[in-house]
Formats: sequence, structure tokens, C-alpha cells
Amino acid sequence: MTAIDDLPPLRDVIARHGLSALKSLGQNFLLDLNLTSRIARASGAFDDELVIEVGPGPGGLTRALLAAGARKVVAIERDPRCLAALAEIAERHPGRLEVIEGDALEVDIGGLVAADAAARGTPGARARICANLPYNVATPLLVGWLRADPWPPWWSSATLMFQREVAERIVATEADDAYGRLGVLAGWRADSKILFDLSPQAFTPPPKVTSSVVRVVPRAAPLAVDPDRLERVVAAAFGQRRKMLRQSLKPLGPGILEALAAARIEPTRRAEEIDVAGFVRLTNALG
Ligand SMILES: C[S@@+](CC[C@H](N)C(=O)[O-])C[C@H]1O[C@@H](n2cnc3c(N)ncnc32)[C@H](O)[C@@H]1O
Repeated sequence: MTAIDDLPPLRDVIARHGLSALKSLGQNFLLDLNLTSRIARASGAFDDELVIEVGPGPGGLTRALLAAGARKVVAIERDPRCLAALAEIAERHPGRLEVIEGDALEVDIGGLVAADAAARGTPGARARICANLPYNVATPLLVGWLRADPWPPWWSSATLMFQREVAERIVATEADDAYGRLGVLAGWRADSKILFDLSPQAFTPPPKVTSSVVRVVPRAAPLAVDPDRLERVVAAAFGQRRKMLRQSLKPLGPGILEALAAARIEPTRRAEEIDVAGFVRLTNALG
């Protein structure tokens, strides 16, 4: 295993701080520093950007991000047992690691990024997200980041670990079986790509499924539509995905056939056949 810093091996850190993995917190740790370095590098060149990491755990990926040249990492961790291990990393990299104890779903991460930018006199500067996400909150976190307001958002890219099945839903288009609500939201606001897979054995303890690293880059100018209304239309359409749109969209109220015509979509089509631009046209036509 390649040494990326002079901190002790992660297995020793875990043993010393009693960090037995908790299933309830989605804890599957990456202890192979070659792999954490690969994920950190997949985030791209850090230049002078801030990096946001959700769920640093014992700090394997955190160490890789710092070694790869992140100016500063802000890491949000829910498990207080991990704080002492992370403090050792912060001590070794003065001023470059800030650890926030809390639930990433509750923390105002955009506010933290704005505060960092203001303190440096670079208002509007954005952050990269890089994380081996806890699987139980990975999708809600990504959905929140994709729905950020204002847009373009506070993040310039996100390099994230997901279960392979979720990764496929994120990158899916109307040509794919995995296409659904997540694919429409991600396709509307971002460009997403699966970079590589990791087998369960890469993690301690191994999860039941294969994982994928996905890179998500926000679009500068997504098609204009109200996110809440788009979400309502897409939810209705995919709520009955095998039905024709003229049927599945009925709960949205009157005027469905007229809106479908205005959006140039045959009423006999099904949700899984409609691309992102089609859903945007339909939502705007529904008014
Ligand atoms: C899959 S582990 C990844 C740990 C570490 N980054 C690694 O790669 O070895 C997920 C981490 O997220 C933390 N976590 C779980 N839910 C969280 C939440 N809602 N907010 C912040 N951290 C959370 C867990 O305690 C755990 O440390």
C-alpha cells in the first residue's frame, strides 16, 4: 500500500479510536489508500477550490484529498466517535481541515462555502464535493444539491460513491431501463458519468453490492422550468410508468391533452420514452 502521508495506517487509527463500523450510519470504510487517492484524483485538479466531504469517518478519503492538494477540506461527520481521529489529521495539516459534527442533510453547506469565499475575498467561489457517501442518505443529499437555489449552485462538481444501481439511475436517459425521476432531475441540471466501479471487497466491512464512483457537473444554464412543477409532472408520469401519459398525468388536472399537444408529445407515449427536454416542455405547457 502506498503511503500518502506520515499518519498511522487506517487500521491502527480505527482500532485505537474504537471505530467499529455502524450499519445504522452506513459505515463502510475505505482503507486502501491507493483507492482513496484514485477517488480524490477523479475529483480533478483542485486548483484553489474548497473541498466538501460528507462522512469522512476515520479519514481515509480526507487524507487523500489533502495529499492531492485540496486547499482546504470541510468535512461533515455525524458520528462523534470519529472526531478524535479526524483531529489528528487536522493537526498534521494546520488550517486545511475543518470538521463539522452534524447531519449533512441539516447543515447549510452552501452557507459554509459562501463564508469561506467571503473570508478569502473571493465572493461567488464554489466548492468541489468529494465523498464516499453513507448509502442511507446518498440520494437525498444529491437531490438537495441538484435542487439548489440559486443556480448555478455553490458546488462546481461532485465526485461521489453510490451503490451501482443508484449510479445507473443518476446517469440514465430515456434509452435506459434505469430511467426515472432521478435521471430526469440529474439530466436536467447536470452532466453525470460513472467513472469506475469498486467491488464490495474494497470496503471494511464489505457491503452487499458493487459501488460506483459518479462525477456530476452542474450545467451552467439548464432549460428554464420551475423545479417543483417539473418534479410534480415527472412524479405523476413515472408513478404509473407503464401507462400512457394521457392516463398517468390525469391526477394533474384538466388540460393534459392540450399540454401534451403543445409540448409535441403523443398522448400514447409512456414516461420512460420522454427525454428531459420533453418533460420540460410539458411542464411549461401545463402552466
Ligand atoms: C461509507 S462511510 C465513509 C467513511 C469514509 N469517508 C471512508 O471512505 O472510509 C460513510 C460515513 O458517513 C457518516 N455519516 C452517516 N450519515 C451521515 C450524515 N447524515 N451526515 C454526515 N455524515 C454521515 C458515517 O458516520 C460514516 O463515517
